[in-house]
Amino acid sequence: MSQDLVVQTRNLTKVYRDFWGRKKKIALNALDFDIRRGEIFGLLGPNGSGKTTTIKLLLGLLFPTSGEATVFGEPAGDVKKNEKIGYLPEESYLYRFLNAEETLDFYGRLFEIPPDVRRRRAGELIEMVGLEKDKKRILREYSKGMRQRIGLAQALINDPELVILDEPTSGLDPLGTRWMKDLILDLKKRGKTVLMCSHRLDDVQDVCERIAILYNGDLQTLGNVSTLLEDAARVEVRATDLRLTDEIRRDLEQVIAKHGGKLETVGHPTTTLEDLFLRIVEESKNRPGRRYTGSEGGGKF
Ligand SMILES: Nc1ncnc2c1ncn2[C@@H]1O[C@H](COP(=O)(O)OP(=O)(O)OP(=O)(O)O)[C@@H](O)[C@H]1O
Repeated sequence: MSQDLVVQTRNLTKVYRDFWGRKKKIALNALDFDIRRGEIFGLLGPNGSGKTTTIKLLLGLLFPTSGEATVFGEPAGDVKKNEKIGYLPEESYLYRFLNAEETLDFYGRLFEIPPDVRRRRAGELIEMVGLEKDKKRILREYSKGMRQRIGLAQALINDPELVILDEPTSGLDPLGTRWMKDLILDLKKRGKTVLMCSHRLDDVQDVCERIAILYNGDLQTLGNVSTLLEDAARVEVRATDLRLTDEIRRDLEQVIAKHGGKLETVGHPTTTLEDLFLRIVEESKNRPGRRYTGSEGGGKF
């Protein structure tokens, strides 16, 4: 196996059986995909398509019915390799009566990290996930967003090479979502490999380089996000330092027609609702008393 492949599955198949051993559900059907070192990979699919089953197989929490999965070149069933994996599950399983520091210390002990390294890492992670102020509060008092932050810190306590994130932005507000996405991109910059599952497709589009889409246990699509999303039948030109006039519109129409095309739209590009929201919140923070005063849709910010 190539050093550059962190995850590799071949014909990976999982059939769940009922109590009597009768075939109940083919959750994964001959799945083939690779995750390369240092990339952010998105595993997508509707509910029940086999994403969690795939993650559990990679973590060695389930065994395949047939086919194989390797992680760092080791069989996925070998749980020793999990020392190099960080996992943020969709449902929080953290102890509600521990505070943030105690939580990280607990997971650090599970990985047998020496006390001084454990303490230092816990401190760094608490700061990184923005829980410095709340580190002495028990998790029962945490909001969903705060639980997601400490969950991520927990997933990173062993300084993993592969980070598996199940619905990392679920329950987060737009600020928390942006923060989580920046952090995922930062993990990549630090050389980590990330596998994330999410139903929030805009988030996946923002951070993932390659994706796989599952449907009912079958792989439907696999590839580079920008290539998959490219609309090769259309051409987009963006210009700056220009005021759009009827003359420019006519000229563009002529040039495009000369080359056999047809002008579809010309106009000013829109930003995303996420960018607008974040800008408004930032301005509101910096300018106490700021209120909207313009007419609807016409207000400039
Ligand atoms: N222990 C089990 N016994 C029987 N069937 C199961 C079991 N676990 C999962 N399944 C079934 O296997 C299929 C795939 O489930 P899985 O949890 O992997 O989907 P998923 O893509 O993670 O869904 P979601 O987006 O809802 O988390 C589903 O039809 C599910 O009902």
